[in-house]
Amino acid sequence: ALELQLQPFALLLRQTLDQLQEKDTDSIFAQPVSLEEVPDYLEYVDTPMDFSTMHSKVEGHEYRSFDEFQADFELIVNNCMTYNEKDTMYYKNAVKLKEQGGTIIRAAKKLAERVG
Ligand SMILES: CCOC(=O)c1ccc2c(c1)NC(=O)[C@@H](C)N2
Repeated sequence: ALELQLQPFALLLRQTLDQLQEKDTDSIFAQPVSLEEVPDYLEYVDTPMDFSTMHSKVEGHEYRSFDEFQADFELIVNNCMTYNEKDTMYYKNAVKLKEQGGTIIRAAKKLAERVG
């Protein structure tokens, strides 16, 4: 049935998200960037994204495909590399997450193709 079909997909996304978030050792991607702390953030970033928002979207079955899930992960990394200067800890962490996350995403995408 459709709901049984959907559960494995949600489970796969949840597990993938946990693996990605494990790489964010300073937890700088865990929550939305604070617009109080960073008042000009939306002048540079159109679509903020963070891991807590992605968790909500997984639980709300808002990802209709693996590509949509991957697009939000790439938003997290690319927003960070857009807003922060290269010589910041934030930017350096994003470069590392992009590399480590790419490996995780590639493996999960292959699994998703089997479930889907
Ligand atoms: C309490 C102060 O927090 C921040 O200024 C801050 C906290 C977290 C951040 C961030 C800024 N900027 C970013 O681009 C993303 C990656 N994370």
